[in-house]
Amino acid sequence: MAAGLARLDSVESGLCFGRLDLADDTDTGPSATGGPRATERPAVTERPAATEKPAGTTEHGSGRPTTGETATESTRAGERRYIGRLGLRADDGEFTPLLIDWRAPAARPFYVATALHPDRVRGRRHIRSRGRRVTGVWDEDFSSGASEVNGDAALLEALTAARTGRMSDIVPTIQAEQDEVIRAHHAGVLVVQGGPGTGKTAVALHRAAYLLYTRRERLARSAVLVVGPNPTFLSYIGDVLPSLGETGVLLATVDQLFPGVTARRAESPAGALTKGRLAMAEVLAAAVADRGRPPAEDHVILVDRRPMTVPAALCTRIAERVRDTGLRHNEAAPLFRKLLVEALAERVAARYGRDVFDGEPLLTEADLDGIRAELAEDADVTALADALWPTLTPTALLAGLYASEERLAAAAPALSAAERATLHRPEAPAAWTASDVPLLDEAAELLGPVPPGAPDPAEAERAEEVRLAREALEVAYGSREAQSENADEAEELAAWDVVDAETLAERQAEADTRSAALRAAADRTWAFGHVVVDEAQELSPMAWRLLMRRCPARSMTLVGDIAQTGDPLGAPSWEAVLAPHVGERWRLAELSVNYRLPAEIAEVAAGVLTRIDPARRAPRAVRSSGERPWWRRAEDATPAGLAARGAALAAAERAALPEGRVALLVPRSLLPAARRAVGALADGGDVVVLDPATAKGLEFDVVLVVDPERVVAESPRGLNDLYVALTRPTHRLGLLHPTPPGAPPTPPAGLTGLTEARDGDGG
Ligand SMILES: Nc1ncnc2c1ncn2[C@@H]1O[C@H](COP(=O)(O)OP(=O)(O)OP(=O)(O)O)[C@@H](O)[C@H]1O
Repeated sequence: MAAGLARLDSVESGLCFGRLDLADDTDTGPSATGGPRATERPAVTERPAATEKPAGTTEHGSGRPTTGETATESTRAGERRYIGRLGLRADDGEFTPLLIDWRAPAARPFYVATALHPDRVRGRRHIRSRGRRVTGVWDEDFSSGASEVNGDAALLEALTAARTGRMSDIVPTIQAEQDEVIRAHHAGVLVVQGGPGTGKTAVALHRAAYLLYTRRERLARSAVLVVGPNPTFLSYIGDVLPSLGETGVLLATVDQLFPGVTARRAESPAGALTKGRLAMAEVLAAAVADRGRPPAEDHVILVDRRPMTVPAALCTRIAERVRDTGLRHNEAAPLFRKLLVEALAERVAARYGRDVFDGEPLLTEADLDGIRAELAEDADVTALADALWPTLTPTALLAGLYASEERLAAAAPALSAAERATLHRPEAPAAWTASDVPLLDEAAELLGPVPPGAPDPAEAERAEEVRLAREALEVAYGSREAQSENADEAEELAAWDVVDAETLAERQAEADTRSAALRAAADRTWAFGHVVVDEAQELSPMAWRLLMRRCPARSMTLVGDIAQTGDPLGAPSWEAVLAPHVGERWRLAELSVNYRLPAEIAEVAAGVLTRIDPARRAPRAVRSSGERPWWRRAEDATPAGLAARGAALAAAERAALPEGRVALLVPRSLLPAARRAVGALADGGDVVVLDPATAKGLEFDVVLVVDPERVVAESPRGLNDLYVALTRPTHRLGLLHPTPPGAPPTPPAGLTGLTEARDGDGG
């Protein structure tokens, strides 16, 4: 239903965007055999629709385009194909193709034909439409030379259009190197490395749409997962796949991938650093093993109303036998209970003693069976078995570990005391952080599911969660800053965590009529048919372990840029990230053209890239704006002073650009001041204020970076953060640089290619 609606909606956004004129197979003319000299510029003619005519498209299912042409009509010169967002056939009895889906092999020449390799293409037409009206037409005549870049004018128009804050699809202007990645046959892990603005995100999403088209049946059942770095980014890219008619995709951040848990608590940088390390896998394995190690004390229970001592050594022996089976902790719980019951039954039998004449036990095997059955039902015995080998949920395990210094010391001897301190939370957590989620997932894997018939720890935990949520509310009240940046939020969150668990339980009990993507969202053990990871360079080793579990078939597209890695635990190289999971069985594709930045801004960014890694080559920009990026002095270097100045400049840019988006990117420490300053502007509502790390993956028409030197100084990978900040604008870049009064006009350290703007200048 949703998929059908999305397909119909796509009719309104450029349904038909291209036409191909193909030579006959037998044609041996110049365009079929290799065409003109590659150095010749294309014969691109732009025909903005001064007299707009209805698009050469059709209402869905109504039959023919209004031009009366069909998608593959034969012309005198050869064949003519119309390319669009989806495939349409006429209801003429012969299902004549009207429009060819951009993903079909027959559409491919539209994206890859060049002057050197025109294949059979004689001419290519780019059609722009709004609603059902044609608003622009560009023709490329391959018989007189073709462009290096597909559809120069159409592309340029797309690249220079004002940004809306939502990414749009690029299906009318996909470039050849991008098309190659989108249609790559590789079934395993494909890494797409490329500098900022090379279209990695766009390519990854179009690849997802392509795979859904070519492997529709399998992927409709197993669903596709697209992982992004944060909710802002997910909402930025959220329109792209629906605009391509695809809805069977789950968009999520890593911390949304553990059903029933919502990461709402802020994590300290030190905590994130400890929790993301691979060492945590061992810590958790040790923590699980620790819960299968009975305490060194005897227990006394009542059997037949008589006390019976259960020695610690007996419990330890049973636990060792259970561990030796290699079963996962929860799966082993029934065995522990069975062996305990057997051992206790022998002790009961011993009470009756042996026959004084022949020394044989007084009880028969049948008597013993009866005793075992009774003991298995006995509340004391059950409670003892549960206490010695408790079935555990991942949240219970992690909460128990964090809460106890002794348990942390036992499970994490390799961590330093300071690292263990970042894990320790004396109060049981009522809200989890993003870094906890991969640990919960690891714990779930180690513990295994709770076996049927075992006491449901979730029941007990739910009651416990309610209690903890109440406690957390009280704690939140007492120590507001300790909880999160927003204490009010923390209060609600504790309550919401409880609601989430209940909602999830209800949802799982429902008859399952949901789409695969929705069912996948509620199932930790779901195996996705394909996983796309954007900004993949940022993920910690523990996050990678979670993602790899979601895709046992390792059919993945990972896109990112090592030079933009900002997270201290992020990827130093793709080899380092992938070796533990797929060895050398992955492929690298590189994108080399920068579609976002004008050449003038790209030059400034390239200078920073050289400082990050002299061996890296910046992607080549395809256009120039004729405008130099600028810097301005800020004489008041206090946070409030810088923020106010930045906000005022942003407001001026905003006024000069009624359509389009302006962003103020500030060092993290200046975020509160900058938000206040922009909030105080009369019309500052749509100026976006972000720190560089959160701006990763986004883009704006105008970007103002406040205090670039502080951006660099504030984090271990500060240069990478600055590189990210400088590579967000599509049109203009300005920098605000604290400079004492009277100081010489020196631009921010290490930056070249900037011009100084002074008050009164336009810039
Ligand atoms: N072939 C194309 N046609 C039109 N626009 C394109 C094309 N390729 C990329 N773009 C545009 O260029 C911009 C940058 O693309 P995208 O965000 O995918 O780059 P990226 O490589 O993911 O960048 P970053 O590393 O900064 O996240 C987007 O606005 C995108 O729509």
